[in-house]
Amino acid sequence: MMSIMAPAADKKLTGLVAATFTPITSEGPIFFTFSQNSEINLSGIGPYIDYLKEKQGVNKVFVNGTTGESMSLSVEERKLLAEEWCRKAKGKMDQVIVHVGCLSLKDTQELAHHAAQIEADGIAVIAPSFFKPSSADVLRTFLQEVASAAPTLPFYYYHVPSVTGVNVKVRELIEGIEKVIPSFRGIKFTESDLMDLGQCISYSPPHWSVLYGVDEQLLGALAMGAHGAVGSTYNYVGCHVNKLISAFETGDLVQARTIQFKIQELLSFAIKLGFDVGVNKQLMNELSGLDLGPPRLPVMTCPAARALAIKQKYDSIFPE
Ligand SMILES: CC(=O)N[C@H](C=O)[C@@H](O)[C@H](O)[C@H](O)CO
Ligand SMILES: CC(=O)C(=O)O
Repeated sequence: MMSIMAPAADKKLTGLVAATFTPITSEGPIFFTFSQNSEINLSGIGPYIDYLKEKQGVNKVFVNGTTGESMSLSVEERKLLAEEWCRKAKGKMDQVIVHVGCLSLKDTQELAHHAAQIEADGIAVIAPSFFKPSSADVLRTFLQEVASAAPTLPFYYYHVPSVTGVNVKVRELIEGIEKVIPSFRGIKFTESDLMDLGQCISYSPPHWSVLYGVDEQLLGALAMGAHGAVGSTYNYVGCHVNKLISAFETGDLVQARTIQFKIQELLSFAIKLGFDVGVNKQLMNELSGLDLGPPRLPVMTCPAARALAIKQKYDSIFPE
Protein backbone atom coordinates (compact mmCIF):
# COMPACT_ATOMS: atom_id res chain seq x y z
CA MET A 1 0.00 0.00 0.00
CA MET A 2 1.08 3.56 -0.60
CA SER A 3 1.88 5.51 2.54
CA ILE A 4 0.82 9.07 3.32
CA MET A 5 4.29 9.89 4.59
CA ALA A 6 6.16 8.81 1.45
CA PRO A 7 8.33 11.76 0.47
CA ALA A 8 7.15 13.31 -2.77
CA ALA A 9 9.62 13.61 -5.61
CA ASP A 10 10.54 17.29 -5.55
CA LYS A 11 12.23 17.92 -8.85
CA LYS A 12 11.84 21.22 -10.63
CA LEU A 13 8.97 21.18 -13.08
CA THR A 14 10.12 22.30 -16.53
CA GLY A 15 9.36 21.70 -20.20
CA LEU A 16 6.06 20.61 -21.66
CA VAL A 17 3.14 19.42 -19.58
CA ALA A 18 -0.10 18.20 -21.18
CA ALA A 19 -3.31 19.30 -19.44
CA THR A 20 -5.26 16.11 -19.96
CA PHE A 21 -8.83 15.50 -21.05
CA THR A 22 -10.93 13.20 -18.88
CA PRO A 23 -11.93 9.95 -20.62
CA ILE A 24 -15.71 9.61 -20.45
CA THR A 25 -17.78 6.70 -21.72
CA SER A 26 -19.40 7.35 -25.04
CA GLU A 27 -21.96 4.56 -24.61
CA GLY A 28 -25.63 5.19 -24.21
CA PRO A 29 -27.99 7.15 -26.36
CA ILE A 30 -26.77 10.46 -27.67
CA PHE A 31 -29.62 12.68 -28.82
CA PHE A 32 -28.47 15.56 -30.94
CA THR A 33 -25.55 17.03 -29.02
CA PHE A 34 -26.66 15.92 -25.54
CA SER A 35 -24.99 12.87 -24.08
CA GLN A 36 -27.43 11.02 -21.83
CA ASN A 37 -24.80 8.90 -20.14
CA SER A 38 -21.66 10.35 -18.66
CA GLU A 39 -19.40 8.10 -16.63
CA ILE A 40 -15.65 8.45 -16.25
CA ASN A 41 -13.75 5.81 -18.19
CA LEU A 42 -10.63 4.79 -16.26
CA SER A 43 -9.61 2.27 -18.91
CA GLY A 44 -8.88 5.17 -21.28
CA ILE A 45 -5.98 6.45 -19.17
CA GLY A 46 -3.33 3.76 -19.86
CA PRO A 47 -3.48 4.10 -23.68
CA TYR A 48 -3.61 7.91 -23.31
CA ILE A 49 -0.30 7.91 -21.37
CA ASP A 50 1.34 5.66 -24.00
CA TYR A 51 0.12 7.99 -26.76
CA LEU A 52 1.50 11.14 -25.07
CA LYS A 53 4.87 9.53 -24.50
CA GLU A 54 5.27 7.79 -27.84
CA LYS A 55 3.51 10.12 -30.27
CA GLN A 56 4.01 13.53 -28.66
CA GLY A 57 7.20 13.12 -26.62
CA VAL A 58 5.32 14.56 -23.64
CA ASN A 59 6.32 13.05 -20.28
CA LYS A 60 4.44 15.23 -17.82
CA VAL A 61 0.73 15.60 -17.19
CA PHE A 62 -1.52 18.04 -15.39
CA VAL A 63 -4.69 16.11 -14.58
CA ASN A 64 -8.19 17.14 -13.50
CA GLY A 65 -7.68 20.74 -14.59
CA THR A 66 -9.79 22.94 -16.85
CA THR A 67 -9.31 20.68 -19.86
CA GLY A 68 -10.11 17.67 -17.64
CA GLU A 69 -13.46 19.30 -16.70
CA SER A 70 -12.60 18.96 -13.01
CA MET A 71 -15.29 21.35 -11.85
CA SER A 72 -17.92 19.14 -13.51
CA LEU A 73 -16.67 15.99 -11.74
CA SER A 74 -17.56 14.74 -8.26
CA VAL A 75 -14.87 14.56 -5.57
CA GLU A 76 -15.08 10.76 -5.73
CA GLU A 77 -14.61 10.76 -9.52
CA ARG A 78 -11.62 13.08 -9.19
CA LYS A 79 -10.02 10.72 -6.68
CA LEU A 80 -10.52 7.69 -8.92
CA LEU A 81 -9.09 9.56 -11.91
CA ALA A 82 -6.09 10.95 -10.03
CA GLU A 83 -5.31 7.49 -8.65
CA GLU A 84 -5.45 5.86 -12.08
CA TRP A 85 -3.30 8.59 -13.65
CA CYS A 86 -0.66 8.13 -10.93
CA ARG A 87 -0.79 4.34 -11.15
CA LYS A 88 -0.55 4.13 -14.93
CA ALA A 89 2.07 6.91 -15.15
CA LYS A 90 4.49 5.06 -12.87
CA GLY A 91 7.69 4.31 -14.82
CA LYS A 92 6.30 6.09 -17.91
CA MET A 93 5.70 9.74 -17.06
CA ASP A 94 8.22 11.94 -15.24
CA GLN A 95 5.65 13.90 -13.25
CA VAL A 96 1.91 13.86 -12.55
CA ILE A 97 0.50 17.11 -11.16
CA VAL A 98 -3.04 16.83 -9.82
CA HIS A 99 -5.30 19.86 -9.83
CA VAL A 100 -7.35 19.77 -6.61
CA GLY A 101 -9.17 23.12 -6.62
CA CYS A 102 -12.90 23.12 -5.80
CA LEU A 103 -15.35 25.79 -4.69
CA SER A 104 -15.32 24.28 -1.20
CA LEU A 105 -12.16 24.52 0.90
CA LYS A 106 -13.08 21.20 2.56
CA ASP A 107 -13.31 19.35 -0.74
CA THR A 108 -10.05 20.95 -1.90
CA GLN A 109 -8.27 19.83 1.28
CA GLU A 110 -9.68 16.32 0.91
CA LEU A 111 -8.35 16.09 -2.65
CA ALA A 112 -4.97 17.55 -1.62
CA HIS A 113 -4.63 14.96 1.14
CA HIS A 114 -5.66 12.23 -1.30
CA ALA A 115 -3.06 13.40 -3.85
CA ALA A 116 -0.39 12.93 -1.18
CA GLN A 117 -1.69 9.43 -0.38
CA ILE A 118 -1.47 8.35 -4.02
CA GLU A 119 2.03 9.86 -4.34
CA ALA A 120 1.27 12.51 -6.95
CA ASP A 121 4.31 14.66 -7.79
CA GLY A 122 2.53 17.90 -6.95
CA ILE A 123 -0.78 19.66 -6.60
CA ALA A 124 -2.18 22.77 -8.21
CA VAL A 125 -5.08 24.93 -7.04
CA ILE A 126 -7.24 27.52 -8.80
CA ALA A 127 -8.89 30.38 -6.96
CA PRO A 128 -12.45 29.61 -5.82
CA SER A 129 -14.80 31.39 -8.18
CA PHE A 130 -18.35 31.47 -6.79
CA PHE A 131 -17.49 33.35 -3.62
CA LYS A 132 -14.28 34.96 -4.78
CA PRO A 133 -11.35 35.92 -2.55
CA SER A 134 -11.54 39.69 -2.11
CA SER A 135 -7.77 40.28 -2.20
CA ALA A 136 -4.40 38.66 -2.77
CA ASP A 137 -4.08 38.24 1.02
CA VAL A 138 -7.34 36.32 1.26
CA LEU A 139 -6.40 34.10 -1.68
CA ARG A 140 -2.98 33.41 -0.08
CA THR A 141 -4.72 32.36 3.13
CA PHE A 142 -7.06 30.04 1.19
CA LEU A 143 -4.06 28.44 -0.55
CA GLN A 144 -2.26 28.09 2.78
CA GLU A 145 -5.22 26.16 4.21
CA VAL A 146 -5.15 23.81 1.21
CA ALA A 147 -1.38 23.28 1.34
CA SER A 148 -1.57 22.40 5.03
CA ALA A 149 -3.59 19.29 4.07
CA ALA A 150 -0.65 18.01 1.98
CA PRO A 151 2.46 19.68 3.39
CA THR A 152 4.94 17.32 1.68
CA LEU A 153 3.66 17.91 -1.84
CA PRO A 154 5.05 20.57 -4.20
CA PHE A 155 2.32 23.20 -4.44
CA TYR A 156 1.46 25.32 -7.49
CA TYR A 157 -1.01 28.18 -7.79
CA TYR A 158 -3.03 27.90 -11.01
CA HIS A 159 -3.79 31.41 -12.27
CA VAL A 160 -6.61 31.39 -14.82
CA PRO A 161 -8.63 34.61 -14.45
CA SER A 162 -10.49 34.09 -17.76
CA VAL A 163 -12.27 31.17 -16.09
CA THR A 164 -12.28 32.11 -12.38
CA GLY A 165 -12.82 35.85 -12.68
CA VAL A 166 -10.22 36.26 -9.91
CA ASN A 167 -7.90 38.93 -11.25
CA VAL A 168 -5.33 39.37 -8.47
CA LYS A 169 -1.82 40.14 -9.68
CA VAL A 170 0.18 36.97 -9.12
CA ARG A 171 3.23 39.01 -8.15
CA GLU A 172 1.24 40.39 -5.23
CA LEU A 173 -0.03 36.94 -4.25
CA ILE A 174 3.43 35.36 -4.09
CA GLU A 175 5.00 38.07 -1.92
CA GLY A 176 6.42 36.14 1.05
CA ILE A 177 4.32 33.08 0.18
CA GLU A 178 7.01 30.54 1.10
CA LYS A 179 6.84 31.73 4.71
CA VAL A 180 3.23 30.58 4.93
CA ILE A 181 3.40 27.75 2.36
CA PRO A 182 6.84 26.11 2.68
CA SER A 183 5.88 23.63 -0.07
CA PHE A 184 5.17 26.42 -2.59
CA ARG A 185 6.97 25.59 -5.83
CA GLY A 186 5.48 27.83 -8.49
CA ILE A 187 2.72 29.02 -10.74
CA LYS A 188 0.76 27.81 -13.70
CA PHE A 189 0.20 31.19 -15.35
CA THR A 190 -2.70 31.29 -17.84
CA GLU A 191 -3.04 34.94 -18.73
CA SER A 192 -1.63 37.19 -21.43
CA ASP A 193 -0.20 39.75 -18.92
CA LEU A 194 3.53 39.34 -19.66
CA MET A 195 4.37 42.14 -17.22
CA ASP A 196 2.92 40.23 -14.24
CA LEU A 197 4.53 37.03 -15.61
CA GLY A 198 7.94 38.70 -15.83
CA GLN A 199 7.64 40.09 -12.33
CA CYS A 200 6.76 36.63 -10.99
CA ILE A 201 9.76 35.10 -12.76
CA SER A 202 12.17 37.74 -11.52
CA TYR A 203 10.88 37.26 -7.95
CA SER A 204 11.02 33.42 -8.07
CA PRO A 205 13.85 31.58 -6.29
CA PRO A 206 15.64 28.95 -8.42
CA HIS A 207 13.62 26.02 -7.08
CA TRP A 208 10.28 27.47 -8.25
CA SER A 209 8.76 26.90 -11.68
CA VAL A 210 6.68 29.38 -13.59
CA LEU A 211 4.81 27.54 -16.33
CA TYR A 212 2.91 29.35 -19.04
CA GLY A 213 -0.62 28.43 -20.09
CA VAL A 214 -1.57 30.49 -23.13
CA ASP A 215 -0.41 28.09 -25.84
CA GLU A 216 -0.96 30.70 -28.58
CA GLN A 217 1.94 32.85 -27.31
CA LEU A 218 4.30 30.53 -25.47
CA LEU A 219 7.31 31.98 -27.27
CA GLY A 220 6.70 35.40 -25.69
CA ALA A 221 6.62 33.75 -22.26
CA LEU A 222 9.83 31.80 -22.98
CA ALA A 223 11.52 35.09 -23.87
CA MET A 224 10.34 36.41 -20.49
CA GLY A 225 11.96 33.38 -18.80
CA ALA A 226 9.10 30.88 -18.31
CA HIS A 227 10.45 27.48 -17.20
CA GLY A 228 7.92 25.46 -19.17
CA ALA A 229 4.32 25.26 -20.29
CA VAL A 230 1.10 23.54 -19.31
CA GLY A 231 -1.61 23.46 -21.94
CA SER A 232 -4.43 21.58 -23.57
CA THR A 233 -2.99 21.71 -27.07
CA TYR A 234 0.19 19.89 -26.02
CA ASN A 235 -1.97 16.77 -26.16
CA TYR A 236 -1.72 16.95 -29.95
CA VAL A 237 0.86 19.61 -30.90
CA GLY A 238 3.34 18.59 -28.17
CA CYS A 239 5.75 17.10 -30.69
CA HIS A 240 5.90 20.43 -32.55
CA VAL A 241 6.12 22.55 -29.41
CA ASN A 242 9.01 20.42 -28.14
CA LYS A 243 10.82 21.56 -31.29
CA LEU A 244 9.80 25.16 -30.63
CA ILE A 245 11.33 24.97 -27.14
CA SER A 246 14.55 23.35 -28.45
CA ALA A 247 14.84 26.01 -31.16
CA PHE A 248 14.37 28.75 -28.55
CA GLU A 249 17.00 27.16 -26.30
CA THR A 250 19.56 27.01 -29.10
CA GLY A 251 18.83 30.63 -30.06
CA ASP A 252 17.10 29.77 -33.35
CA LEU A 253 14.31 32.33 -33.05
CA VAL A 254 13.38 32.07 -36.73
CA GLN A 255 12.55 28.38 -36.33
CA ALA A 256 10.82 28.95 -32.96
CA ARG A 257 8.62 31.65 -34.51
CA THR A 258 7.81 29.51 -37.53
CA ILE A 259 6.36 26.85 -35.23
CA GLN A 260 4.57 29.37 -32.99
CA PHE A 261 2.99 31.03 -36.03
CA LYS A 262 1.70 27.64 -37.24
CA ILE A 263 0.10 27.01 -33.87
CA GLN A 264 -1.45 30.47 -33.95
CA GLU A 265 -2.84 29.75 -37.41
CA LEU A 266 -4.40 26.49 -36.19
CA LEU A 267 -5.86 28.03 -33.03
CA SER A 268 -7.20 31.17 -34.69
CA PHE A 269 -9.00 28.90 -37.19
CA ALA A 270 -10.38 26.80 -34.30
CA ILE A 271 -11.38 29.84 -32.23
CA LYS A 272 -13.41 31.24 -35.16
CA LEU A 273 -15.38 27.98 -35.21
CA GLY A 274 -15.97 28.11 -31.43
CA PHE A 275 -13.15 26.41 -29.53
CA ASP A 276 -14.37 25.16 -26.16
CA VAL A 277 -13.40 22.04 -24.22
CA GLY A 278 -15.98 20.01 -26.19
CA VAL A 279 -14.46 20.96 -29.55
CA ASN A 280 -10.95 20.57 -28.19
CA LYS A 281 -11.74 17.09 -26.88
CA GLN A 282 -13.28 15.94 -30.15
CA LEU A 283 -10.29 17.35 -32.05
CA MET A 284 -8.06 15.29 -29.75
CA ASN A 285 -10.15 12.17 -30.49
CA GLU A 286 -9.77 12.79 -34.23
CA LEU A 287 -6.04 13.55 -34.15
CA SER A 288 -4.98 10.87 -31.66
CA GLY A 289 -7.30 8.02 -32.59
CA LEU A 290 -8.03 7.59 -28.86
CA ASP A 291 -11.63 7.39 -27.70
CA LEU A 292 -11.86 9.89 -24.86
CA GLY A 293 -15.60 10.23 -25.40
CA PRO A 294 -17.72 13.38 -25.24
CA PRO A 295 -17.48 16.13 -22.62
CA ARG A 296 -19.97 16.31 -19.75
CA LEU A 297 -22.80 18.84 -19.63
CA PRO A 298 -22.88 21.80 -19.51
CA VAL A 299 -20.05 21.49 -22.06
CA MET A 300 -21.68 20.39 -25.29
CA THR A 301 -20.58 17.57 -27.56
CA CYS A 302 -18.87 18.94 -30.64
CA PRO A 303 -20.58 18.38 -34.00
CA ALA A 304 -18.34 15.91 -35.91
CA ALA A 305 -17.99 18.25 -38.91
CA ARG A 306 -16.47 21.01 -36.80
CA ALA A 307 -13.67 18.86 -35.35
CA LEU A 308 -13.02 17.39 -38.81
CA ALA A 309 -12.63 20.88 -40.31
CA ILE A 310 -10.04 21.74 -37.64
CA LYS A 311 -8.30 18.41 -38.21
CA GLN A 312 -8.06 19.20 -41.93
CA LYS A 313 -6.53 22.56 -41.05
CA TYR A 314 -4.05 20.74 -38.79
CA ASP A 315 -3.14 18.35 -41.62
CA SER A 316 -2.53 21.25 -43.99
CA ILE A 317 -0.37 23.16 -41.49
CA PHE A 318 1.55 20.11 -40.29
CA PRO A 319 1.70 17.81 -43.33
CA GLU A 320 3.09 14.20 -43.19
C1 LIG B 1 -8.27 28.72 -20.34
C2 LIG B 1 -7.54 27.44 -20.59
O1 LIG B 1 -8.04 26.36 -20.35
N1 LIG B 1 -6.34 27.54 -21.10
C3 LIG B 1 -5.53 26.40 -21.38
C4 LIG B 1 -4.51 26.20 -20.33
O2 LIG B 1 -4.46 26.81 -19.32
C5 LIG B 1 -4.81 26.55 -22.71
O3 LIG B 1 -4.07 25.39 -22.94
C6 LIG B 1 -5.79 26.78 -23.85
O4 LIG B 1 -6.66 25.67 -23.94
C7 LIG B 1 -5.05 26.98 -25.16
O5 LIG B 1 -4.16 28.04 -25.02
C8 LIG B 1 -5.99 27.19 -26.34
O6 LIG B 1 -6.65 28.42 -26.22
C1 LIG C 1 -4.60 23.99 -19.62
C2 LIG C 1 -4.67 23.63 -18.24
O1 LIG C 1 -3.75 23.77 -17.51
C3 LIG C 1 -5.88 23.03 -17.77
O2 LIG C 1 -6.60 22.49 -18.58
O3 LIG C 1 -6.12 23.05 -16.58
